[in-house]
Order: sequence, then structure tokens, then C-alpha cells
Amino acid sequence: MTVLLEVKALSKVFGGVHAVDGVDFSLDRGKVLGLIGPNGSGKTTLLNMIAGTSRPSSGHVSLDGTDVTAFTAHRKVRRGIARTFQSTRLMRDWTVRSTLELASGARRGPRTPAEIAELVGITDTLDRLTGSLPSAIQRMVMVASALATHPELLLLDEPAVGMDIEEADRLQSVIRVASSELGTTVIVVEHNMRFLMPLADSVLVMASGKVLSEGTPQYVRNDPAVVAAYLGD
Ligand SMILES: Nc1ncnc2c1ncn2[C@@H]1O[C@H](COP(=O)(O)OP(=O)(O)OP(=O)(O)O)[C@@H](O)[C@H]1O
Repeated sequence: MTVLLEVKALSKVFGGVHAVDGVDFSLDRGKVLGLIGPNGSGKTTLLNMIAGTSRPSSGHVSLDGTDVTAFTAHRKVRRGIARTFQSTRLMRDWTVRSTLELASGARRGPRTPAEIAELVGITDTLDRLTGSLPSAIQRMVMVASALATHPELLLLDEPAVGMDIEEADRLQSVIRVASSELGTTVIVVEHNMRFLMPLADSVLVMASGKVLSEGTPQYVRNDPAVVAAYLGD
């Protein structure tokens, strides 16, 4: 098993707020990591720093042995790090096909946009405008768009928000296929434990910007510190 992502002493301070405070972890290639924690615990800020949309105050991020800490978000996409956002950020008057074609131009790989659309189960939407689609399908388009860049590391920020059980199950299968068949390493931030726990190989729990607990889903579920800080809420 090879380590793909290494995060060392990563911190972000906004004014006086330590949003992320000395976080260390590593992630093996092809694994799915769940990132959980109460509101405001620093999950999105951590994801932003890994993705390059926010610059760390201190610390390092390396991907496959390369220090990518100072890379811009675009350079990180070209290096193999893709992300989705909590809110949908699609160009509403673009078709799904154009959206996926644009994404695939950022980092070429073996799969065509049409193949990615099929993998995600959105082939029937390829000629629709993204803005005309229901929000759950827009979220699937965001995931497809990230996968179209052939990422080594895929970062998903609350991907199942607003999805019903059937839609969330479909997204779960897509993430499983990305991890097991495409070899993509995935970090999923999610409050929906029913969605996350069966999917994650391991879970990192944050509280007040620090790592509170880390381990298998079963381990963190039973960790008294986690129960007190989060799951017991
Ligand atoms: N751009 C910013 N400017 C100032 N403070 C910020 C900024 N972004 C985040 N914060 C603060 O940093 C802390 C961590 O926020 P963050 O959004 O990373 O938490 P989170 O765990 O993702 O929360 P949620 O589950 O609600 O999305 C919070 O106290 C938040 O108010």
C-alpha cells in the first residue's frame, strides 16, 4: 500500500481564529477517507488547503511525494487533485456535455466525458443545460466534472446534501467505483453518517481545528471523545 497524500502540521488562522490547527494525517492510494466533525470544526478549510483554494498559514501538503503546498488550485487539478463544493458551482447555461468536456481538458486521461457520464449514470442529461437539472443531478454533474479531470485525489464537500435515499445510494456506488475500479483516492466531508460510514475505509474526526480521533468507522463510532464531541449531539 503506498501513501498518496501526506498532510503535515497544517494550520490556517483567520484573524484570531485557528480554523485548522496543526493537522497531521496520511492517506493510502485508492482509499476512501471520511472527514467529520461538528459545524465550524475546520473540515472545509482543511479541504480548501488540500485543494489549493486556500493557502495554509503553515504546514505542508504532499501528493505522491511532491510538495504541492504552494500550488494554485489550477495547478493542483493538473497534478491530479479535484474537488466539489458544498453549493453547486456549475455554469447554468452550459450543457452537461460541454461542462464535462471543459473539465476533461484540464487533465487528460483515458476516459472520455461520455464514459464518465455513463459511470456516474447521467448519460441521459448530456444535452441538457446544467441549470435546468434538479439539484441532486447537478451534484452528480459536479462529481462527474471532477472525475473528468482524471484525479488521483478526489475531494467531496458534503456531496449528498439534499439527496433522497435512492440518490445518495447511487452516489455511494459512484464513489465506490471511483475508488475500486479507477483507483481514485477520495476524501468525503459529510454530516450524513448513514451515507458516509458504509463507504469510508477510515474516518478522521475534527473538533476545534484539531484531529480528535482517527480510525475505522467502527473505532471512531465507539470512541468516547467522539461520542461526547459529535455523535452524541
Ligand atoms: N474565510 C473565513 N474567514 C474567517 N473565518 C473563517 C473563514 N472560513 C472559515 N472560517 C472559520 O473557521 C472555522 C472553521 O470553519 P469551516 O468552514 O472550515 O468548518 P466546517 O467544519 O467545514 O463547518 P461546517 O460543517 O459548518 O461546514 C469556523 O470558526 C469558521 O467561522
